[in-house]
Amino acid sequence: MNSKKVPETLTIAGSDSGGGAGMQADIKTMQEHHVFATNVVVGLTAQNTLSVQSVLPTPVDMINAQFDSLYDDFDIKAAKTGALFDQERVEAVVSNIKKHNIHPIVVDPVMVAKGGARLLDDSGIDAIINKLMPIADIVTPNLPEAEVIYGKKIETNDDVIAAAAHIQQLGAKNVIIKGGHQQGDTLSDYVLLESGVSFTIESKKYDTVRKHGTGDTLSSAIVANLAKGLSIKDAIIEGKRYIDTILQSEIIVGHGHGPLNHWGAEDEIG
Ligand SMILES: Nc1ncnc2c1ncn2[C@@H]1O[C@H](COP(=O)(O)OP(=O)(O)O)[C@@H](O)[C@H]1O
Ligand SMILES: Cc1ncc(COP(=O)(O)O)c(N)n1
Repeated sequence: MNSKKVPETLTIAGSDSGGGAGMQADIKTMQEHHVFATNVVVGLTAQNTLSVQSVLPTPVDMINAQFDSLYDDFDIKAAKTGALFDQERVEAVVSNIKKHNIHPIVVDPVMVAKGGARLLDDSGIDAIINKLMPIADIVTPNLPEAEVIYGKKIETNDDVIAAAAHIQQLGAKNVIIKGGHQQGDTLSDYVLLESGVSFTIESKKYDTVRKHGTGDTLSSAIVANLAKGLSIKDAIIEGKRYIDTILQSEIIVGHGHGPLNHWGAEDEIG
């Protein structure tokens, strides 16, 4: 018998029936990083690589029951949030984070799916800004999400820096503004750490439609790295490296915004 303890992690997110984004991307990413993934399903989507056809938020009692069940048993080292749908569910998640003292918590403020469907309504956006940001250890908006939170257009590098500072002032300790929506041949993720140190992670921009779930995958790679004991800075750098590696070996799945190849870094992950 060969038994070993592995770090336990948690994704608090929506389910993507198409398997490419949401908590399915999270669980695949965590599994590939050799940590154990548990999950709180905050809502269901009927979704494929072409679009989201239907959304069903989970009743709050059932969200609470999932948290209670997990924290009665598991020793969760790091967690993340993904699609939270509306104010009621954001508030339920916030109260469970406080009740179970869940840290570190990575907040991916998912608002709109790549296909265009909304996964968070306006009251949910306010609740994320006012209630979830202040307790986040890391927050990972993409550029459109950062604009909504910042309340202004982000057009220049200076705008990115100012937006990250604004988001940190809302209470999020560490901020990553992801550059996947930038134009051009290269892109950069901007990172502002709690210490005030900032840096950018530059990469080639891969020209592909198979990038469904990139944001979910980055935040769950960071969670896995934190659970394995990496510092926040190294967890972010290694998380981005995972995305970069797997974007270079595509799998052909579906007819639209295809999923990532979560197996694509198996040679690199210890
Ligand atoms: N075409 C691409 N080439 C290289 N990296 C990418 C590409 N698209 C996204 N990424 C990376 O994937 C991560 C998620 O970014 P982004 O796509 O902006 O988030 P989201 O999925 O939330 O919209 C970031 O680390 C970003 O740099
Ligand atoms: C349930 C769920 N959560 C998150 C996303 C965002 O992923 P993407 O921006 O790649 O569509 C999604 N499409 N569905």
